[in-house]
Amino acid sequence: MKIAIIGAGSLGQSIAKGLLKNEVVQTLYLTKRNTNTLQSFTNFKEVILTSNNQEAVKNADILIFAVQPKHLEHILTNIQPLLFDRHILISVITGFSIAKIEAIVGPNITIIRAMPNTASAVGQSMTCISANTSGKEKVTLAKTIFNSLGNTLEIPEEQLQAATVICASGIAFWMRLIRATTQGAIQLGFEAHEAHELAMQTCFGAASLLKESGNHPEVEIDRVTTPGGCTIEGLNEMEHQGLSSSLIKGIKKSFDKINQIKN
Ligand SMILES: NC(=O)C1=CN([C@@H]2O[C@H](COP(=O)(O)OP(=O)(O)OC[C@H]3O[C@@H](n4cnc5c(N)ncnc54)[C@H](OP(=O)(O)O)[C@@H]3O)[C@@H](O)[C@H]2O)C=CC1
Ligand SMILES: O=C(O)[C@@H]1CCC=N1
Repeated sequence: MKIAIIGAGSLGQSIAKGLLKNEVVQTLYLTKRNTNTLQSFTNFKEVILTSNNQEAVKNADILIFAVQPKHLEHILTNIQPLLFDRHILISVITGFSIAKIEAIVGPNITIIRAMPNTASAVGQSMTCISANTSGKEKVTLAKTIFNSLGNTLEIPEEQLQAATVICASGIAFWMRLIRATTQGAIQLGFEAHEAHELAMQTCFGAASLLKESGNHPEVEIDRVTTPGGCTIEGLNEMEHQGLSSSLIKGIKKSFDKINQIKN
């Protein structure tokens, strides 16, 4: 596969790391205006760094756009004359609809919107995918790419905003929960590095239990809460303080914000 990541910033670099780790890519163009920040990628023989988006488009078949929304229109207009049937456009950009991309590049180009997260770098992304009419048959290829970076789910485009909150912003939400647990552990007497390890591995264990068993979280909670014990004492206090409620409210706020961005 010849892939170009147009706008190799935070998310673009995470995707690049995952692709390189899995050796799924033959040629990988990484573009940004200042390529100095991409020097760590020069060790990979597959990688070509450039500030020239047109060069990347000419030499790649799969184009992953990972710039900020405000930059996309200009970039698409600039590369539009170089687009052909062989190209597959994948946008990971928030709030830039397939219709808007089609209006710039035309309806005959395959356009896929994907919403991965930064765990792409370690092959653990949850990526939601939607395609335009021309893209329906190529969606399998997009899934193959993103399955190499974690799991995928094809969803209607209308649900992509919600998926962004749960899966992309979700990485930050889970990080904060892990950090709060770490702070609690330090208060209980652990060294910071020990507290971090305890919080992280316990979080990983909880997610792994659900993945492997297919159980509802409450089934696993029932297994831990000894009657009259310390777990239910702590859990009930967390709920009195609004743990579930504050998470749900935060998710809703994030969703309201993303919907203010014009699609
Ligand atoms: N970060 C995340 O976890 C997620 C982000 N997203 C979406 O992905 C997109 C990118 O986000 P993120 O990676 O955080 O943003 P960043 O700002 O980190 O990355 C965007 C990159 O685009 C580059 N860029 C700007 N203009 C051009 C240009 N003309 N040609 C080539 N490259 C250019 C910038 O580098 P330079 O200035 O050197 O050109 C920058 O590094 C956003 O739309 C965001 O909503 C979606 C899901 C998760
Ligand atoms: O915070 C944001 O707006 C972007 C979209 C999801 C992750 N980063």
